[in-house]
Amino acid sequence: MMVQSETTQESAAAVTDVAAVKDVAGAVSATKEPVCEHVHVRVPATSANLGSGFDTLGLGLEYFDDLDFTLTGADVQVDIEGEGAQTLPRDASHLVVKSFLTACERLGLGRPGVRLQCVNRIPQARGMGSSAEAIAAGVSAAAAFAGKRTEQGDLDRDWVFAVAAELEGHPDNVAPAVYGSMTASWSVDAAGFRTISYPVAPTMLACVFIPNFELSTSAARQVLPTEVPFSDAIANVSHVALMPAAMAGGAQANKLLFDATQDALHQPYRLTLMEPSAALIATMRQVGYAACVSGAGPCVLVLHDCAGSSMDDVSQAIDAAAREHLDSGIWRVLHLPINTTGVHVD
Ligand SMILES: Nc1ncnc2c1ncn2[C@@H]1O[C@H](COP(=O)(O)OP(=O)(O)O)[C@@H](O)[C@H]1O
Ligand SMILES: N[C@@H](CCOP(=O)(O)O)C(=O)O
Repeated sequence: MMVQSETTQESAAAVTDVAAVKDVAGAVSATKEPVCEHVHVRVPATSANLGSGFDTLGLGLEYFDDLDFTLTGADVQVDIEGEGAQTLPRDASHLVVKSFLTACERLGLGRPGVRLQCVNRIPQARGMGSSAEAIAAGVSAAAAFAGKRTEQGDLDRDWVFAVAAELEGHPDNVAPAVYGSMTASWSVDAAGFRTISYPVAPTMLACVFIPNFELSTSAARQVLPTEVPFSDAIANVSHVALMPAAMAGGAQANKLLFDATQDALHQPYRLTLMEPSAALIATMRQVGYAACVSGAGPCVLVLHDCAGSSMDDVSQAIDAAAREHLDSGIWRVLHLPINTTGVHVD
């Protein structure tokens, strides 16, 4: 286990740098030349909370958006294929572009013209971390253009995490999008977020059930209470403490996953907004599967350690348990291994 980020000092210093390069008209001038003209970014989908780890735990999934950034010298141009092609804006209000330009300013690259080509696979407003993915993509691309690398020559993930988590506002999806694996994120004070990675058994399977309706994260946060019963807080602390052992695999893994995915802090309030998700979770838990809301919902996540069986056989068994829900036409399901590498830039 390794604490991966306490990068808030640098991010605060970078904000000051941006102020220093603003000219009298308010435009941001470049103080640095990009080190290349084209960057390709691949970012994983993520599932946050994992039941009891509200606003804390996140998991990288082997399911990706691909984005190509080309510096043009002109303004902003956006091409979109796949998810959001009919709905997302094509200008600087596009979340990837907005995050990219903010990060460019902080890195002294000014406000470059860019052509962005997106192949979007991650469903949006469903609880698979699409907004964190979009922000992580923009910030990672800016870091690559600025040559912001570690001493070993890798993408400076700690910087990307600090800026992307600040822009997103909560770190639990951003951390696995940037680092992969299962992450636990927290903030010590108002200065920023930190995160830590836990090992995940290679036999771990994440089944994500995706409904045909959306729920924005902000709408799902509005129904949360401002206070919770002390007993609910204790229940979550004891359940979330099991998660690292559960995700590491072993003879007890599936039993532990079942208890670790039990939540009292957010799901009971949110499930009123997503009745098909509540019904699916109840069905799966009745037969012993570790089912919970993925992120803020409405996707449902089922975690299972497949040690001793094949992932295909377990996937079929999980689909069979959910058959009545799948036959309703509301759901489709992805059977995904865990992503352990996070964002990739080339
Ligand atoms: N790939 C993307 N490109 C641009 N904007 C995106 C992308 N993915 C998500 N967004 C923006 O984020 C919103 C969804 O964010 P949110 O409600 O947090 O859902 P999610 O659970 O998918 O993260 C979308 O409606 C869109 O405005
Ligand atoms: N902790 C957040 C996670 C939101 O994840 P998303 O994938 O739905 O954006 C929350 O539960 O609000």
